[in-house]
Amino acid sequence: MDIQEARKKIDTIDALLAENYKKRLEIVADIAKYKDEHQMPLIDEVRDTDIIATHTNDCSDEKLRPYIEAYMSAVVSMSNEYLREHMHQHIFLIGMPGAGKTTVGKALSKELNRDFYDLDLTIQEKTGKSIQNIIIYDGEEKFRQHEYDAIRELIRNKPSVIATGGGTVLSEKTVQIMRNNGIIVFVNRDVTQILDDLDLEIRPLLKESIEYIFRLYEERYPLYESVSHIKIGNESNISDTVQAIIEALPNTEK
Ligand SMILES: Nc1ncnc2c1ncn2[C@@H]1O[C@H](COP(=O)(O)OP(=O)(O)O)[C@@H](O)[C@H]1O
Ligand SMILES: O=C(O)C1=C[C@@H](OP(=O)(O)O)[C@@H](O)[C@H](O)C1
Ligand SMILES: [Mg+2]
Repeated sequence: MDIQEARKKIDTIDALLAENYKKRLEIVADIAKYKDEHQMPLIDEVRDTDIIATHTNDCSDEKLRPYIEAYMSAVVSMSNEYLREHMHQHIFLIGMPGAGKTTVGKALSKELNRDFYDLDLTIQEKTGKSIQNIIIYDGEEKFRQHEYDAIRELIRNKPSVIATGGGTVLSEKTVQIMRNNGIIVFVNRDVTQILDDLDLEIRPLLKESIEYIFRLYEERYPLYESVSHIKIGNESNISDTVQAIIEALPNTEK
């Protein structure tokens, strides 16, 4: 085999791959616009799975099939990142109880001229029960299901700002639906600052002890970090935090 010849062939193929991928991304940007206009979800998992499976199954060489599958998965996943940057999508705020999700979310929605929804309030209005009572009498699992159901309904609205509850990300399917329909912003605030500002009486999960909130922070921090697209510190005033989020958002009405 002549290595120079082989490399020339590889270069020609790579040029075609790059050229075609560029074309693919240009179409993705058009799709982003269409999906925005028609309020369609950011990611369609069924379609993605189908694209990957079609090309994997088309490969007649069994040994190469896993490589085709991995290659197509990477193409789809990178294209979805590009799609995310081109769409105006829902903004989900996550983070510890008391981190400022509701307060920051309200201010952010005003700044972006969007509707604002607080997940806890939405659930209270829908069920006619307080969050405290749902957790105490129906159990946390039921409450997590309420969170999932409420998000499924809220995402049908035009792109909004949604402040979730501190534990919303504990449910994998809820994380998935948020990631498929928007951008997740982790609002991070120091526990000592949280404790300074919080009325513990109205936060059922925090009432037990101060140590509990520190433990909760340790436990949940890695989860907040791993599921979010953007992490913002809410350490000074609310308007600085709002500006920091707007700066960090891709393709927003900056
Ligand atoms: N940057 C900030 N500066 C001062 N107070 C803040 C700040 N962020 C949040 N707070 C206060 O902390 C408390 C908890 O905020 P909240 O928005 O209800 O948190 P969450 O919705 O994350 O539980 C509120 O009293 C709020 O006014
Ligand atoms: O951390 C949690 O598991 C919870 C946080 C609360 O929301 P905030 O984060 O707005 O306090 C509320 O959803 C419920 O009490 C459960
Ligand atoms: Mg809140």
